[in-house]
This record gives sequence, C-alpha cells and structure tokens, in this order.
Amino acid sequence: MKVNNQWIRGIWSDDGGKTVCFPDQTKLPFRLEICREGTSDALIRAIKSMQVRGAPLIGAAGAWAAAFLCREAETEEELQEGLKRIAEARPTAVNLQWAVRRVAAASEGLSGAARAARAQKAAEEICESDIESNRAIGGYFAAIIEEVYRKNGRPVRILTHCNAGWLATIDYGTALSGLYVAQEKGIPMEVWVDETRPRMQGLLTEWELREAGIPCTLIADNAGGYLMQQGEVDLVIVGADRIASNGDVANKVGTYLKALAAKDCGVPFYVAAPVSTVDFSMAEGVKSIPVEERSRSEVTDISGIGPDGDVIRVQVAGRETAVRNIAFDITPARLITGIVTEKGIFAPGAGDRPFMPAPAGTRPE
Ligand SMILES: CSC[C@H]1O[C@H](OP(=O)(O)O)[C@H](O)[C@@H]1O
Repeated sequence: MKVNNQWIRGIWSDDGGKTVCFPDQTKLPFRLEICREGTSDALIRAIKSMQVRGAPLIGAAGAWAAAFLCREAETEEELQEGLKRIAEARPTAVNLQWAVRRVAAASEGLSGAARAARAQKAAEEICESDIESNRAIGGYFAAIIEEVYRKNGRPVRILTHCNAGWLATIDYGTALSGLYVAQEKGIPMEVWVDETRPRMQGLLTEWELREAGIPCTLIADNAGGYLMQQGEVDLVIVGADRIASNGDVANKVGTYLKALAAKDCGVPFYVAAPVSTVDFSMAEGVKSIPVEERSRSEVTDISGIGPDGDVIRVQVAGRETAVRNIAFDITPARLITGIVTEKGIFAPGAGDRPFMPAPAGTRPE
C-alpha cells in the first residue's frame, strides 16, 4: 500500500535479502516507524512482541527468519533448534508453522550458501504468493459487496473485527482486500471498525481505511451486536488465524461473539483467509485449535499518545488485579456464511467440506 507517498508492505527486503524491513505495528497508528532486521532472533522477537502481526504476515516473517537461520546455523542441530523456536513464536496462526516447514523443505539436503539461497527464494515465493492470494480473495468478496450494493442501492455497511488488512499480510490483506477491490470498482461502503480490545488492532484497521479513503467509524467491541440488531450492518467480514478442516475458525478474541450476534440478526458473516491458513491435520477447531494466552499487561495497560506526542502506555487496572489475556476464540462453522479463499468461497456451515479430502473427481462449488 502507498502511505505518505511511500510504498509499504507488511514485510519486504530492499537489499537482496540481507535484511528485511517492516512497519513497527506496536507504534501504529500513532507513528509510522520502519524497522530493519537481518537475524532470525530479531524476527522471532518481532513476531512475539507483535511488531509484526496477523496470520499471513507472521507466516512471511517466519519464512524470512528461517531463511536468515539457514545462513546463520553452523550445525544441523542448531538449524533444527532454531526452526523450532521460530515455529513456536506464536501458537495459533498455523501460517507460521506452515511457512517454516515450506522453507525448511525447500532447502533440505543443501548446505552453506546454496542452502541459504534456496531458503531465501522460498521466503520470497511465500511473500509473492500471499499478494496473489489476497488479491484473489479480494475479488471474491468484492463481488459479494457489489451484490449487496446493487440490491440496496446505497452504501454497503460492513462490520469488521481486529485487523486483517494489508498490515496483517504482505499486501491487500484478507478481510479488507475485498473492500479495497470494491473501492477500485467505485462501490460505496461505510465500515464499522471494532476497536478490538485488548491490543486495539481496530485502530490499525481504521488507520488503513482512512489512509485509503474508505469511510469508517470506530466502535467499542460490544456495540457491534446492537448495530446488527438495529439493522445497521449488511455484512460482517473478519480474518482468520487457523481454520480446521470442518470450517471452524480461530480468530481474534471477540469474533465468536460477533458471529453469534450476526446469526441471531440474520447478518451474513464471512471469514477471509488464504488456504495456507487451513490446518488440514485438524478435523475440528473448537476443542483442538491452540489458543494463545498473552501477558496480563496487554489487558491492564493501554497504549496512547502522551502530551508531547510520544507513544506511552498507561495502567488501567491494578497490579493486584487477576487477569487472563485470551488472544483468540473459535467460531464454529455453523455460524459462518462463507469462507472466502483464493480458490473460491466455501460454506462449511451449509455442508461444504472444502478442506476435507474430497472424494476423487469431486470438488465443492
Ligand atoms: C489476516 S489474519 C489477521 C488476524 O491475525 C490477528 O491476530 P494478531 O493481531 O494477534 O496477530 C487477528 O486474529 C486477525 O484476524
């Protein structure tokens, strides 16, 4: 995306893979600071601290970390231990484990500079395919937005949770990709943006949409159900961190509650994600997908801008307060109208079994 006349991606290399650059998302939307890192350890830290975040972007950063590791490791043991540390940096987004496996497999059997070069090529391929997937996802969801616009003849009112925009990927995003494509087609929209406690990723979505000129309104997470009940939401679109084979979806905490409200109010509820977010080894998600629990400080403290314009954190709950910081929840397939992937839209809640091994010769429409 272009920001302040500068082309920026979730992560990119401008020196032939020696280092990678990425916006520090812990400073956004208050300050746009570009980080530059060239070691696997630095990228592990960036993933854990959420300087880079969002399932596909975590995968891409993990791929680059694995590529850096392939040029750092002096023994096979060091390599395998490092790959494990990268894959375990955050547990819920399956894209991370998937990307590390892809890079490791691509460079297996090679050594030295040849291994490093092949690993880097695999990381670059993962980044490029992410852009293509997201553009395709955007095309499918933009068609749904357009259908609502043609039917109602007014701006389409869309609610989204967390951030699944270009900041969560290499470019375009997943949930927001359809909005960007719809905007290119001249379809008017008005977006309700959940602030998304505790990390407030909704502020990233609001920043993205405002920079893109798409009208949006920031709301408290708990207001979404009321807006749906009052008929002020035409569509809900969210991202995903892991999708089980039956279509159960792990996404930012609060997504499940949005899906329940949408079901109760008859509002179509869509999930947008590349197929790399599907965990084909997992038959169902509600009981099986590992849900990350993060530090208490993300709940007890909140970031903001101080009087002198610096990013500061203030404490909103006491140190003696008991806290559980549950970072994701699982939405059952039965609550999901459609999962928008680069290979099409699937409705597991309506019986589609797109991620189960389809019988030979058949493919869900
Ligand atoms: C395009 S996937 C974005 C997905 O990742 C986010 O989690 P986090 O901000 O903790 O990395 C959130 O679940 C988004 O929907």
